[in-house]
Amino acid sequence: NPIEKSIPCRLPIHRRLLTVTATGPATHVLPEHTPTKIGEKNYRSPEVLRKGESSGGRWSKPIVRRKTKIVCTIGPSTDTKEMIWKLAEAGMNVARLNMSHGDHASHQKVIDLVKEYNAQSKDNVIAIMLDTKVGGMMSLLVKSKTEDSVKCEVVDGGELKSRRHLNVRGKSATLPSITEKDWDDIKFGVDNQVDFYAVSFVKDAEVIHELKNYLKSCGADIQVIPKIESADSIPNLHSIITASDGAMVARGDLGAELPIEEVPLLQEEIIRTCRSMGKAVIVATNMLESMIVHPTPTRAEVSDIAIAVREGADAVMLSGETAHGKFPLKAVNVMHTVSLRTESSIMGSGTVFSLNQAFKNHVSEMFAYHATSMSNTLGTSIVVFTRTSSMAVLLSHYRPNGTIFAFTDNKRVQQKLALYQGVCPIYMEFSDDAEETFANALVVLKNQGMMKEVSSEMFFFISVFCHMAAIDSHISDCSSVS
Ligand SMILES: Nc1ncnc2c1ncn2[C@@H]1O[C@H](COP(=O)(O)OP(=O)(O)OP(=O)(O)O)[C@@H](O)[C@H]1O
Ligand SMILES: CC(=O)C(=O)O
Repeated sequence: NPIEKSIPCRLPIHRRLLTVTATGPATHVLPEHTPTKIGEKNYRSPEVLRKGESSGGRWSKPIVRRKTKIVCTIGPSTDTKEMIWKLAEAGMNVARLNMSHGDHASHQKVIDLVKEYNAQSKDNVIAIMLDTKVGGMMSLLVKSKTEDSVKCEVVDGGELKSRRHLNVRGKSATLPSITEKDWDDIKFGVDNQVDFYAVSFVKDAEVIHELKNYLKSCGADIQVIPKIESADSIPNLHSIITASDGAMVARGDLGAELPIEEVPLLQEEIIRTCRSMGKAVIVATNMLESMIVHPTPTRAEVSDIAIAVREGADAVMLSGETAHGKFPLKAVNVMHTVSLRTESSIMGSGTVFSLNQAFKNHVSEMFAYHATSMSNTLGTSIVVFTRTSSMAVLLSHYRPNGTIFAFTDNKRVQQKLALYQGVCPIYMEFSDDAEETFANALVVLKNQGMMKEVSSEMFFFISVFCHMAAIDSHISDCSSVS
């Protein structure tokens, strides 16, 4: 990206990407007496877990932040200022707008509220995801057919609303991936500078290229996340994910198009594929379905979240639970605590996850790999300075044990990073003087309670601050060339 410029470098080489001892809550903790809506009693989000010193951790006694991010679908239960604020404080990282419901005016209101929240929040940011989607869930058995109609018997009934689509088991729905209505919604997303598109019924990489070309032609910086939900997408998984910025395991439609027993296996495969390619991956649908009407989850739902976290998803998603459920805040709270607890059981090993050729730029890979390895050994967090997000994303995919504090001078980058596992994105103006930028970052970490104290002993300047910014740009250059 020619606009990128590196931060002038006045720091010695060993002092530029650093790890710090982190403290503070993983997400924002609800105030004790938050008034409630729709049947929810007052409650507090739990304190984050305290973790003991890690193996080599004479440097730290970190309080662990939740790494797995939470996507919340916004609907009638949550589309007010009060609820957006509370969701954000309870742990929502990404607000999802399902374009098959509501209209542009109602989605505009939510977008404006999220932006208002972001503008006033000092230490939290919510990304916006726009989902181009049509949906429904009943089973019908075809009894007879004519040229233009079929007679069906209802096997599993339900409420059939208008504008529902049809899945034929074993076959992909013959819907175009991007419909006329979707183009309308996509333009709406461009106008509103949303962060992510979740694209429904992607069958091959062609549609991703089409959308990316369109976004490029409008100069829009929006990441494209295909929803893997159609039978036809499975043979093309690799090329679809290669062309995209990530993927969503859209288990609702996936389980309608393919035998339901395939869903967990596909979930594992999609997560593995995304992770090996350094792309974001979201696990979606039915995660806390019973909490649409009940205040507590089933044990199976808790296990489902734990499995997604263990498999290494960047994010887990709530749909009806937050869109039209009775207990949206409790659902977020359950996701938060289950993720946090599960993460605490898988952290601690010094082993660094390895990317398979995901990034061809070996120098950046090595920085990220070794920064991760060192921070794991020392039990510290990592601070990275990024203008494009790429180095923070790369670090995220190595899954360091500590938090990745990603400082950026670009609000869009900050919002985008909200989706990535383990990344705590922080907006800060960068000074021309790297030393000053560096010092300012430490002040921010300290003032926001993310770091206990600043002492030279507690810091490990593992890698290269200014070079990170330069490499960051270099990766963007490379990817736009390739
Ligand atoms: N913006 C909205 N306005 C009104 N209702 C909404 C909105 N968003 C979601 N809902 C309600 O919440 C439910 C769950 O949301 P979700 O996003 O999972 O949609 P869905 O239609 O059930 O499934 P799919 O994800 O397959 O589109 C919807 O069926 C709808 O009843
Ligand atoms: C999320 C979604 O669209 C699905 O699970 O089908």
